[in-house]
Amino acid sequence: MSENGEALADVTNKVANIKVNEEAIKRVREAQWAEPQKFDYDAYNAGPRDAGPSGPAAGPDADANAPSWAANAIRYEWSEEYGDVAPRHQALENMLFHDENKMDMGDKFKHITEMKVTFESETKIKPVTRFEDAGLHPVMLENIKLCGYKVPTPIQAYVLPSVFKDIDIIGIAQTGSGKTAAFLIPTISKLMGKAKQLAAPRARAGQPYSPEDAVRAEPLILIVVPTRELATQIFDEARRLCYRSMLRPCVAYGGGPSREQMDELRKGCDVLIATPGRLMDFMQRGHLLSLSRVKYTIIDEADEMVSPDWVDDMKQIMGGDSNDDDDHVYMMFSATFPKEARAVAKEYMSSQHIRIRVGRAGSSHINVTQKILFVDEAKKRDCLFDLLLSMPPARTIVFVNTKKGADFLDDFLYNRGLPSTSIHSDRTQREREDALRAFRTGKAPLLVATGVSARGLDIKNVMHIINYDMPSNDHGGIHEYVHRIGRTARIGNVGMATSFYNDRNEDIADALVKLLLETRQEVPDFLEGYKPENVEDLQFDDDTDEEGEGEASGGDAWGATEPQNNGNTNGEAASGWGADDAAAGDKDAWN
Ligand SMILES: Nc1ncnc2c1ncn2[C@@H]1O[C@H](COP(=O)(O)OP(=O)(O)OP(=O)(O)O)[C@@H](O)[C@H]1O
Repeated sequence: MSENGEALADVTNKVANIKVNEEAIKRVREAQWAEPQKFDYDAYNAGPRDAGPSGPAAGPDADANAPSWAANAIRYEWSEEYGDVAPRHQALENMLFHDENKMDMGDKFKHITEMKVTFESETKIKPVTRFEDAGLHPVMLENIKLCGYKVPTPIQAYVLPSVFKDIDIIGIAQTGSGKTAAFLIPTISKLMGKAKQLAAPRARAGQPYSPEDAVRAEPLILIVVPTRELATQIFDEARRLCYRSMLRPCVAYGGGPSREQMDELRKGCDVLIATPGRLMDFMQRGHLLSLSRVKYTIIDEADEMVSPDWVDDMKQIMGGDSNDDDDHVYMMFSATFPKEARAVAKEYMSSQHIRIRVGRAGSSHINVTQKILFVDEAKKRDCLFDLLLSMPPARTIVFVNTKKGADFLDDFLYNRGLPSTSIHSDRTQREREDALRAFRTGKAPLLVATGVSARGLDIKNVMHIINYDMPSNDHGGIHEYVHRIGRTARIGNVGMATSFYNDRNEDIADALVKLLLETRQEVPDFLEGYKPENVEDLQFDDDTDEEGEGEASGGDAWGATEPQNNGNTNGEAASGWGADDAAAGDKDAWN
């Protein structure tokens, strides 16, 4: 590579036109970063997968075993010949559960379990401290074991029993605290025993599929998320949790070819994970998809989904239904839920809905060490390079605010010999899926990303998040910051977030300083002036349930009832989520 610097520059996306820097490359090799892999966008987009759906992935991480598109990934296919207990499938089990890139619970898991939980409901709910006590289907219990989940996280402890009450739920818990499994485990488990009665008939289930067998997709569970990557990630978790059941998960998202996603739907679909655009498109084709059987509609990243950007889509997806009918349960989840978003969310939920909050809505996790550096705009590039070389190579996401900025920075890092790749919404879906796969497998351990990747992504061993550009208040502000840094330190692991700050970022300074104080992080000198006078009495926009003017004050502004506060205050020993009669000894399981 170093013999021919210009040739190397040719295989990048050519936006930056940055010359290869031999001196920098030498430093990078000395710092033991892996070699970058060539990424020829033109050849890549005409890769072997054009041969058809079964062609292998192209690109730097070409892997003959990878599915051509995430939507085609193999899943358990139930057969009519199976009795009540479907057999295991060892090869599939290895693929689903023994993936070396699957996240493991970290040493600091107990920090997750120590969070204060606020639970508000008219119905009394006893949180579960063990999956075994949650009334789950035996196959689901086995799947949970295969996933390696030993004890429920706080959000799971409350959502599991709540789902069994068939009441709408709003669940708020920090990034990386297991919200996905919190809604998938109980809904799938509940339907496992009833799938035969409830699911749409399927032609010749378990036999090789032929077009004459096509059925209309009539899912029982619908999960709506804002980004394609999140949709495919939740689909992967659904493939694990539906293992050995009749329930067949499918995913529908923009960018990937519709035909292949439609073919999967035609084989039968009981759990559908979708992004709004593709979902609306499929909903309009009545012969392809009907939502008439849906029992659970789940909106993930709900504060984003109820934002004005999605209002029309959401109205159609939620059917304008105020959910008076007991049969259909709505749930919304997020790590952040600003007041305005909660007011909109409430309109979609029944007035009795359950509200579960783990910690403060919109807070970040103390497992992330946050550092803020003052860096002039013009010096950011070099500062980033020095920062990357100042510590051992580690899987890192660098967030920028624009697509052009992402292309530019990716070129810059690549031409300095760093193994980078990038992702943003102007990339083809093929590029997006393969960039993420390259990052996930460690072949390109540096990912430059725009906000499209801020939410939900769950990737093992992401040790460092760098906010090269701070999110401005016009683009999500402090909430986006929280989601971005939440790509590290997930499920009890630790991680680091470094943010470049300068005078252009003053709009976020107030909220940033409060967050740093709340999470016991160092406030740098240049932000001292933003410290509130009374640090003990920090007030956040979204840590109260008061909805403002016109609401009864002093009560529970979400609904009409007194909140049941089952909270464990941060730092106190976990005591079965505050339930008086929690089984003795369970708290050991948390630590
Ligand atoms: N009970 C559990 N024990 C151990 N690991 C778990 C448990 N529940 C979930 N996980 C794992 O924790 C990781 C984070 O979960 P998940 O992606 O659902 O987080 P999240 O709360 O939705 O985060 P975000 O707000 O960023 O979307 C996943 O890898 C998941 O497999």
